[in-house]
Amino acid sequence: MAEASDAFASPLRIAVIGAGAWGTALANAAARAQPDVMASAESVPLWGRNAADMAAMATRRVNERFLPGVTLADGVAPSSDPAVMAGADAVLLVIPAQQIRAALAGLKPHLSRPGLPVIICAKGIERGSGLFMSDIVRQSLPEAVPAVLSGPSFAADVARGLPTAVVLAADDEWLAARLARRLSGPTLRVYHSGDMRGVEIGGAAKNVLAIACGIVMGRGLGESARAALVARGFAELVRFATAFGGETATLMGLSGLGDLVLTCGSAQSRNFAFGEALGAGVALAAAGGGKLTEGAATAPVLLQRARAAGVDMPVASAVADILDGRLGVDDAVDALMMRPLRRES
Ligand SMILES: NC(=O)C1=CN([C@@H]2O[C@H](COP(=O)(O)OP(=O)(O)OC[C@H]3O[C@@H](n4cnc5c(N)ncnc54)[C@H](O)[C@@H]3O)[C@@H](O)[C@H]2O)C=CC1
Ligand SMILES: O=C(CO)COP(=O)(O)O
Repeated sequence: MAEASDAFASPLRIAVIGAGAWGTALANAAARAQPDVMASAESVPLWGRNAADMAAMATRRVNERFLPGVTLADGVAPSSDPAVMAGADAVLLVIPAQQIRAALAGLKPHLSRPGLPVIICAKGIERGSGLFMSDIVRQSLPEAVPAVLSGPSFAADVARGLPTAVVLAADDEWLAARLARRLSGPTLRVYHSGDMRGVEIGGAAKNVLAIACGIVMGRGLGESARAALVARGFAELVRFATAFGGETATLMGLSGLGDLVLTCGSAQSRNFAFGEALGAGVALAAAGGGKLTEGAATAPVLLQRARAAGVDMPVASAVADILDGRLGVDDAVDALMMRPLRRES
């Protein structure tokens, strides 16, 4: 399809659901994206479930709990009243993957509008059901239109206005382009895609592989081992995604390879940091440091879906085994190294 053009530059009112680090960063980005829209007094509602936190955020103009040190952009309107979603033309859904179903059940009365784009920004697969996030949105809000935003993007970077590129996918690529254009700004470049499955799997699976890289680095196994894991991890991510309808080209882009490079290479990633602590011998219960580690929740269900589809995922499998206590780190590494030699694919 044609590239996004000014033909659909009409303002879209965006609301953000979830006032953690990423929701706050994206609210900032949405408020900075279009000075003309913001000048016409359109605010970006940022909804969070904790009334006291949201009131403090509205007064102090900072999210002390999840994104300290970053001032909220003018136009971001923190609130704990879900009624603020009423005027939105599209919503960004930015709560942890395992919480999405429960959250949507509560918010449904405020989101039941035919054709409302619900842009999923969480990265994970639901435990229990094994469903991808777009499937949960389809089940929970049958009238809505799911879309997915993913790619290499630390909340702190985006919130500070450091240059970042992500991708936004929807089944209707014209809609994806329109939403991408609305969210793009001087420091956030949003590409668009019609491959929603590929984009959502890229974000979900890379978190598991980031844990693997963290484990290797925490164990002191070296940069060569990390590079091998990134490359072989990417191979299994592509195998998995294509088995579920994703396109290889998508995974070679921002959501997939791009996000792997970011989160496998930086302790700023909570998943990487969690793995690094595990590799260094910190107990499972303490390794996450109380932070959200989506990959830990996704690993077993990623494996479950891979096995059911006949997809070989040795790296993700090693992570799931370590998290489950079935294998120690050294045994898992030995098992990976002792796999039968074969042609690279
Ligand atoms: N932080 C980052 O750099 C990025 C995060 N993401 C993804 O965004 C999602 C959210 O991550 P963060 O914002 O970083 O997490 P966070 O831990 O900073 O914040 C999570 C937020 O979700 C809220 N929440 C949890 N359960 C809820 C529920 N049932 N109903 C309503 N609100 C609920 C919490 O109160 C909190 O405000 C994750 O899937 C993550 O993988 C994606 C890209 C970048
Ligand atoms: O998804 C992210 C960056 O793209 C954030 O990664 P973590 O959740 O591991 O911090």
